Amino acid sequence: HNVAPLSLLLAVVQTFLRPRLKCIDGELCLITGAGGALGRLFALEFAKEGAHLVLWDCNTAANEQTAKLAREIGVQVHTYTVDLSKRQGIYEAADRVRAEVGEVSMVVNNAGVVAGRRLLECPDELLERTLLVNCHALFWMTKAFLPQMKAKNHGHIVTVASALGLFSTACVEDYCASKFGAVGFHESLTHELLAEDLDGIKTTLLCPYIVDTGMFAGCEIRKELRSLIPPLEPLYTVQQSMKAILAEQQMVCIPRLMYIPFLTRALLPWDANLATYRFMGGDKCMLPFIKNVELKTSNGHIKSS
Ligand SMILES: NC(=O)C1=CN([C@@H]2O[C@H](COP(=O)(O)OP(=O)(O)OC[C@H]3O[C@@H](n4cnc5c(N)ncnc54)[C@H](OP(=O)(O)O)[C@@H]3O)[C@@H](O)[C@H]2O)C=CC1
Ligand SMILES: CC1=C(/C=C/C(C)=C/C=C/C(C)=C/C=O)C(C)(C)CCC1
Repeated sequence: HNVAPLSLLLAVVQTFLRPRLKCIDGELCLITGAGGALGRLFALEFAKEGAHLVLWDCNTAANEQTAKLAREIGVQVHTYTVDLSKRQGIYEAADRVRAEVGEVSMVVNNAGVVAGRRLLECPDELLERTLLVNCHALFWMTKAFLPQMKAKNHGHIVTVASALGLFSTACVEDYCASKFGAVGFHESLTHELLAEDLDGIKTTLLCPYIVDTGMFAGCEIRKELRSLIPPLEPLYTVQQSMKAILAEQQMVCIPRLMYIPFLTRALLPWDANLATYRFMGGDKCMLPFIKNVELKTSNGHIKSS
């Protein structure tokens, strides 16, 4: 206990120093949702760093496209079609990876979904799916891959959560519940590893604001403030995330401005936060997104318009 003030001082000083980035050349890195926008960019950034890849997605064609692009960079890539909402599917795919490829030393839990409907109008299965993919899958992925990491005291588990895992807004109950869950999972796991002195296994939590990938198409804050906090470019988001991962940073908000609503949520009274949300258009930001989803889907079919 007598080293606590020293550790505190060291942690503060380290925050302001340029961090040393680790080398991941030759590591075997598994990325979920690798056919999606951020997943593909993660795959390419990891490939540029020399990591061999195991790519998981439920969308086989998109996943293969990512694999093709990564192979052009010159690394080994293995693809698996996995539905992350199915626990048994995750365990079976993990067994196949171990048998066919080898031991995974980095896992990037990136796949994510959102229902995009008002709670009372949303089919129960769609709400459940958000929790299964964004939150429950973290348990099964960790149970599948952490034992090998523990045996060597070497590995890295990355959780792609969201700013909406740190503070919330209206009309995305499923998503916020799942991402708050992801944040809690990540933190507790991190504490567990450190309590067991497994300091060779790193964890990184990524909390981005809106990223321009289409997942939240239409989501917007008050017009006058949009240039102050614009949606993030996908590539910028992944590059900032890579910096945090390679620096073995415990968590990062992207952009850094997102630390402010995270802190004020805890520090200010509810009414003060509510007034700020309303002033910034944070309270109604999801309505155009939900309208978009409504226009695109009618009884599960894509409307031609
Ligand atoms: N876009 C944003 O504004 C933000 C996104 N994030 C998070 O970043 C991550 C990536 O998002 P983004 O790239 O924008 O989203 P995308 O929809 O582009 O990518 C998600 C990928 O995950 C796949 N996927 C969905 N469900 C499953 C499943 N059950 N099993 C396996 N794969 C599945 C999707 O396949 P398919 O396309 O077939 O559904 C898709 O390829 C998510 O976790 C998201 O929550 C965080 C902050 C902001
Ligand atoms: C609520 C809120 C805001 C808006 C946040 C938004 C719109 C976040 C969207 C995040 C997404 C789409 C994440 C996906 O994972 C502001 C304006 C920052 C001010 C503080 C309160």
